[in-house]
Amino acid sequence: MAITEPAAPTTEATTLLDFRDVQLTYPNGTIALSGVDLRVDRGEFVTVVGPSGCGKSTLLRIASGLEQASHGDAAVATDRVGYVFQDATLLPWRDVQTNVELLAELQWQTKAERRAKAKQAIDLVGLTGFEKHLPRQLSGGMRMRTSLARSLTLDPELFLFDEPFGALDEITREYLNDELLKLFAARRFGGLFITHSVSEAVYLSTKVIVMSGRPGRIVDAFDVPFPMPRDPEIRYTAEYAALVGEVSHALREGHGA
Ligand SMILES: Nc1ncnc2c1ncn2[C@@H]1O[C@H](COP(=O)(O)OP(=O)(O)OP(=O)(O)O)[C@@H](O)[C@H]1O
Repeated sequence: MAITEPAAPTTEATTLLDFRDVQLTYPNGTIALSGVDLRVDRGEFVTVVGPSGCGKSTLLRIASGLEQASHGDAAVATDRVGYVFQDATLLPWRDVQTNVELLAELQWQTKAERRAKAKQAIDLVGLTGFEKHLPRQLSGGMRMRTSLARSLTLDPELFLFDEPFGALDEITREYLNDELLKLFAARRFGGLFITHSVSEAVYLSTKVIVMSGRPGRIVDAFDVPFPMPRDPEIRYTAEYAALVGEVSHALREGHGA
């Protein structure tokens, strides 16, 4: 008699990433991270801020499997991991449609399957009508949306963002922050986001983590109390400004730690 396992229930509380006492020492002896405890559940959007070189990208590299922790336990409970970098990393000779299909193609998804996924992702990021445009015909914000759409075709449960909007102007960045929050509301992935902007961190996140200078340690964590979906007007409130101030203060304190 065949025994079929019931499908694991997917609840909001599913832990997607669980780092315990993680340390990473690069082969040249640089200790990039030390004693990092970090957890991301489904439906959580966790942002990490910290001084330059404190190991933020290293955290994401471990989460995506590009690096292995030298010490501690770095558990990732899904193989559907999306990764968006600061650079959109599009192939210049491919148009929006075929750039978005690339990851699905590398996963050997059928043509019909990847077409359908790409169409849905392009629609979600608001690029319908631009499918035949080449990267050089797009603005920086549109290139980044193409990159986002490409990761969305993998249906990520855990979405890693390495300063994706750092190179964009303020208005485009704010616009894409709102687009990303819409995606988060639609897909309810677990997000781990790196940024140098404290106000972006507070606006996007359910939790903000502050890291010290190298070797990176977590020195503070702030729950963001503002409800999702987030009202863009929140940016102009005293409560928002106060939390941005608190996080900035912790960042300055941690800098010297
Ligand atoms: N492959 C590597 N070999 C040796 N050292 C490395 C390697 N990659 C990164 N480092 C060092 O590890 C430290 C952490 O790097 P990482 O890129 O994770 O920092 P970061 O916080 O993301 O920096 P930034 O904010 O400037 O992007 C830095 O001092 C960096 O020089």
